[in-house]
Amino acid sequence: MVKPGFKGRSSINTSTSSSNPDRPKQAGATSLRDRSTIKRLNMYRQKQRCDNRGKVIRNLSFQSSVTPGTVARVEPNIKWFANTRVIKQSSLQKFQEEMGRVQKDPYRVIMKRSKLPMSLLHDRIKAHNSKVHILDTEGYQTTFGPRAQRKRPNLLVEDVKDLVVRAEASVLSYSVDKDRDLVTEDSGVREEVREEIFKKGQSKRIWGELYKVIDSSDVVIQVLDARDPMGTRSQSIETYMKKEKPWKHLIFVLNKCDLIPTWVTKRWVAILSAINPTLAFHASLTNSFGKGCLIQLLRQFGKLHTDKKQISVGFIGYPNVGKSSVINTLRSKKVCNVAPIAGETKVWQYITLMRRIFLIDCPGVVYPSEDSESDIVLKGVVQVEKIKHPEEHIAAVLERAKPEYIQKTYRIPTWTSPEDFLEKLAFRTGKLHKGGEPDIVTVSKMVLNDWQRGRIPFFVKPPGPDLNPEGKEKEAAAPGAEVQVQEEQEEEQQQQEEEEVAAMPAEQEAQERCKEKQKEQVQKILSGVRQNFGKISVAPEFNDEDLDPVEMADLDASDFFDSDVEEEEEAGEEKEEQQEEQAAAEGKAGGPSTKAAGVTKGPSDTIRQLDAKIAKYKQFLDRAKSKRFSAIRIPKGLSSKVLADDKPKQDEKQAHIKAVIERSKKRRAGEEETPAAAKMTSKQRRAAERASKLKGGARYYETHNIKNKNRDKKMPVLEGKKGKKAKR
Ligand SMILES: Nc1nc2c(ncn2[C@@H]2O[C@H](COP(=O)(O)OP(=O)(O)OP(=O)(O)O)[C@@H](O)[C@H]2O)c(=O)[nH]1
Repeated sequence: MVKPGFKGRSSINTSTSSSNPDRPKQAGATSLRDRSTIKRLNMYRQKQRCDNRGKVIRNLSFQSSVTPGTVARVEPNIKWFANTRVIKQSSLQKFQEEMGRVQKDPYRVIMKRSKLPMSLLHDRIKAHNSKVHILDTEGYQTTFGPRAQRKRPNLLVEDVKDLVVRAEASVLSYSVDKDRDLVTEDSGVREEVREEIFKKGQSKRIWGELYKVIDSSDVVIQVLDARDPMGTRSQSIETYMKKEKPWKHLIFVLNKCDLIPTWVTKRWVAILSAINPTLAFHASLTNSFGKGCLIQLLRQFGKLHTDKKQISVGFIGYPNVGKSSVINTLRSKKVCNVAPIAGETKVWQYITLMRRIFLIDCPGVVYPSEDSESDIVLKGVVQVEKIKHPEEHIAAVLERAKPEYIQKTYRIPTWTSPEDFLEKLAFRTGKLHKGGEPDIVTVSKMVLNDWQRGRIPFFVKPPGPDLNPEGKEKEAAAPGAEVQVQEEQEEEQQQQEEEEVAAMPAEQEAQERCKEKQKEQVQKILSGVRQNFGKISVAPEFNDEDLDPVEMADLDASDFFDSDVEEEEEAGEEKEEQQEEQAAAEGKAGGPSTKAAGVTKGPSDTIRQLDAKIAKYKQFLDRAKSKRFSAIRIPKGLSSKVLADDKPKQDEKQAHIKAVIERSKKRRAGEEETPAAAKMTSKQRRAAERASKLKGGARYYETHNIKNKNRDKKMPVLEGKKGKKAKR
């Protein structure tokens, strides 16, 4: 019930505020805000109300009240098609009928055909079985005659006979394994789906990054792992670059050379150089190899591109091969993140090497191959921590690494199976579960980590001189015949090239010539780059068999001592080291000429001995350098040599120190007073000084001010110092 006397709430706001649409109009006021303006202004002014957690507690007016995540539909509106004409079905029909009539009438012509929506007249969908009346529209000559313009289907065969021959040939070459459409009976056994981690480095994103890097680089460096260069090489990318980007230079960098014997490095470099320019490299901030050569090469490539302000050098390759480490080595500081786990580099990264050379780091890419899961793990593509069953890959490790290296690394003399090996290793290292059970998983991870970090000596043997890189044997032929065949082939090739050049139009010919010129320039650059493989400090201790290139008859011992290229950064100290090494080699060989001695005394012996020695000395010196020993303890054998070498230097130093001391004594003696002055008392000396100064005019402060006492005292010292400086 409404109370008597209640008149109800008035809906009219009586306020005179300008935001009140119902305010009373004042006399003479013409341009007052109307209701809609006030509404709009109020809308601008409003603020969203949130609680202290940021949750909206009061929506704004006009704000959607639908909870976030709800799929909302926008109502379709004919206005969306505002710039197109929409006509009704009946109007369309009428248009079609009328236009059809006009078209058929020979006395009438349709104007502005291109502006009319003619498709509206012909869009009737024809039935599939309707006959094609080719001859109704086209003449016989243009349809089937010799001048036929009709497109013919491309048939691979000319007649039925040909078809039969082809069918028989394809039956003979049929392989069940390659038949993807073969329907087989379901035996209930299926291959397990590969875990996601084994697909690392194959994602679309990573491939996108790779193509970005290739596109933005003038020089592409494919970094290979020296332990397995062919396993970490991508021929598909090489062919892509050759076909699609022939103007870009592709170089191989054989990284981690410190993990393999020097002769293996040399052989791989020789093999790969036949395909693309190849450099051996050891990425390290303190003890690198190949840095000078690579920088020199890049500089010269930079000079080739004089038309550009700068060149970009992209580093591509398998994960964990050391792309980022190579960049860090070139920059001599940590500019890229490096980790012993694959996939550390996530996106491409630009680094300035020098004013004109930029480097681009690329994430590791895994190329399509038929590698097994163990292959993938052992190539370092997968992070060991993420492998569910690491023990499954230990058999592959034991298969690949030589037993003696495993024995040496883990101090386990024998084992009967991978499981036995893991158990023994767990007991030896104390990796046990609560009840004393061996912790196989932890031990397996340890072994895999050691493998990935190169702690177990291993390398893929390079093919011998009679094998090509793919491992196929060359056909046996008499050496003379081989040379002849080669000459004939060269002649043929030359002839072919000449013929091709003759057939080419002038513009193309010029392009070809330009290409050839560039090729020659690159060859010239490369011919100037030679590496001194003897300087690689090989870390693992290989056995005699691996250090000895028995089957490598083509290996020339002299190559180990070539030092045509000066490694820029390593110039000073390393030059001396090199001289020492050479001197040692000479001493060993017992002759003045290293090359001659190496060859006469059996190159393999000399190389092996030198390799071992160089590695040992370098390791020792590196360790000393990195630990910053104040005093280096030198082994007995080395001490006499080092001291003997250092003696002249030390003598020189001592002589220099003596000379300095004597000089300073003399100077002091000169500064000392003359014998007459020495006899004077200090008072007399001061008076004499004052008198000498007064000659240049009297200075009040020098004679009267008490402070001058000190000044006078200091003066001779200062003068002495000035005198010293002047003398210098
Ligand atoms: N012994 C040795 N180890 C190297 C060398 N170069 C790189 N490494 C090591 O190899 C591991 C991988 O190096 P990274 O530079 O991160 O390799 P990456 O190719 O950039 O790897 P992603 O980021 O996965 O593409 C690191 O532990 C490096 O210390 C080398 O020349 N010798």
